[in-house]
Amino acid sequence: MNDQRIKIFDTTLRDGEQAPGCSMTLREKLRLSKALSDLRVDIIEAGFPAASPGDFEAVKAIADENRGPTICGLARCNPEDIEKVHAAVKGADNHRIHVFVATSAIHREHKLKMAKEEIIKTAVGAIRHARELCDDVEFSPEDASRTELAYLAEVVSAAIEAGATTVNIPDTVGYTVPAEFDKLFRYLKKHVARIEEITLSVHCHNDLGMAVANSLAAVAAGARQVECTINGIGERAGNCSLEELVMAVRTRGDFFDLETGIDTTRLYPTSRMVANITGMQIPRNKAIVGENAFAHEAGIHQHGMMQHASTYEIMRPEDIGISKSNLVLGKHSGRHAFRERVSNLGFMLDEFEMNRAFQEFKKLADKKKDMYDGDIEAIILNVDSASSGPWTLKSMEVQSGTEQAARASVSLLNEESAECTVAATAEGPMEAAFKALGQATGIALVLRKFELHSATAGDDAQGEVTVMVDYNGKSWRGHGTSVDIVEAGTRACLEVINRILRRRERGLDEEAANSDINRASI
Ligand SMILES: CC(=O)SCCNC(=O)CCNC(=O)[C@H](O)C(C)(C)COP(=O)(O)OP(=O)(O)OC[C@H]1O[C@@H](n2cnc3c(N)ncnc32)[C@H](O)[C@@H]1OP(=O)(O)O
Ligand SMILES: CC(C)C(=O)C(=O)O
Repeated sequence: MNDQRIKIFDTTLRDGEQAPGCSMTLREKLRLSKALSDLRVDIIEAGFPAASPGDFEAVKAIADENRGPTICGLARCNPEDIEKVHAAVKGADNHRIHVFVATSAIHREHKLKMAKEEIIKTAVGAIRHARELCDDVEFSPEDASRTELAYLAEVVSAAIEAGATTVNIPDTVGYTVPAEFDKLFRYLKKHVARIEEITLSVHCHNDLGMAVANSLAAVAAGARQVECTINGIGERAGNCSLEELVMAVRTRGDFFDLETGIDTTRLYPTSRMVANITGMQIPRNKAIVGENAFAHEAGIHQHGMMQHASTYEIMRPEDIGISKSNLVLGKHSGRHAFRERVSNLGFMLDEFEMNRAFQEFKKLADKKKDMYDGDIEAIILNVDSASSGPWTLKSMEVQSGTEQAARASVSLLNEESAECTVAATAEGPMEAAFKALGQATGIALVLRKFELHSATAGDDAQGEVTVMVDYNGKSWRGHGTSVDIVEAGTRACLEVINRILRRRERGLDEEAANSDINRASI
């Protein structure tokens, strides 16, 4: 491997899983290990086999099934842990035993109650034992960044002498800062004999929000393996985020002059998979994979983006596996983006109409956090999307209970004020109301998603329902508000039905309206 190549050691399945709430089942770990292979990480730390029979089985299953990256397991410096790792990982074509022991004064005195010499003896014994079982052995002096430098160099020298092939320097509690970590790595490179014969690695935690910055400092100072996790999950504030580290090295190739073997187009799907499996949601503003990472609402930015994406984006979304940038229309948007959206929705407005629509849009955007294409369409059609249209809900009645099918009766008024009442039954009240709407209007929507938010507080809180529905193979989104959630859902569906019928009246194709769900995409 050339000296410009950084190995990516993914520990989502070990350190990531150690985060409270992130435990994964065997099946989930296997699924994720396949995604990590597709991402082309170099090493997968699959778990801590001594932790539980389940973790042993998971590491073993990953090792037995995976034929790509090196599969690694973590062990304390004792024969039982080391032998368990070996038994679990040996089925993989390439496997590694990772042993660790803490070296800082705090850990020596308060946790392990061991003297400096005893720690070195323990580490050397464990590395030798692991080397008898496996050619690829990694050693980590836990809490290295809070360890006395001269002693750390002594430990690392002893580890190399004992046969470690990778020495990893952890900032276990996220305490270091980039300039200090740079010095630490340069010190080790200068004072440890034969250090150039092993792979020098870094493992950072994010307690002060510097895990990626500290890892990059280590890389610039000579580390050639980075330990990281997808979405930065891990103990406490997490680990160095894989996607951030990889994209920093790639985007700032001019500075680092280094490369990884990662297929960056797999970053976004893998990130989504980890969020889905662990339930740890990705913050909207998270670098690289957050919902806002390639979204722009401010008019000046949108105008720049429309001329050339490089004005406000330093990476291409497709390089991360995100289909395209998102120009989100909101109260900060300007005329350029609004005009483009109007035209994408299939409308041709003259200058006067455009100005009027833009003013209406700004007024509505002041009141509404999320502006959907349906809102813009409603402005242009001069329609109050919440209440008017060919059909208006006059009244509705719902009966439901645990022992009987639900029944909904819906009374609608058309534009001539003629009334149409239809009743339907179904398993649940919402479904019954949708059925009745379909029969009354001739538009049978298929419900895909039903989201309920409380719009106000108190006993009489208004429920705001957003529905995602399919009609004729297209997806639509509608909103409705009421103190009664079934009524709010019915209003949300009726809003969509009215929009479909309005478009039909105007001879507009239903294709264009489909962009409704791709909120503000260009
Ligand atoms: C910084 C890191 O991420 S380190 C890795 C953290 N990961 C884990 O802890 C994995 C999950 N852990 C577990 O399931 C359990 O802690 C086990 C199975 C590993 C051990 O469980 P137990 O035997 O019940 O011990 P417990 O966790 O209570 O205490 C840790 C013991 O390991 C010892 N120990 C800690 N680190 C090491 C080490 N690197 N080498 C040898 N012994 C160690 C401690 O001194 C303590 O020993 P003692 O039982 O003789 O007092
Ligand atoms: C075991 C080591 C690598 C670790 O997880 C840490 O120190 O944070």
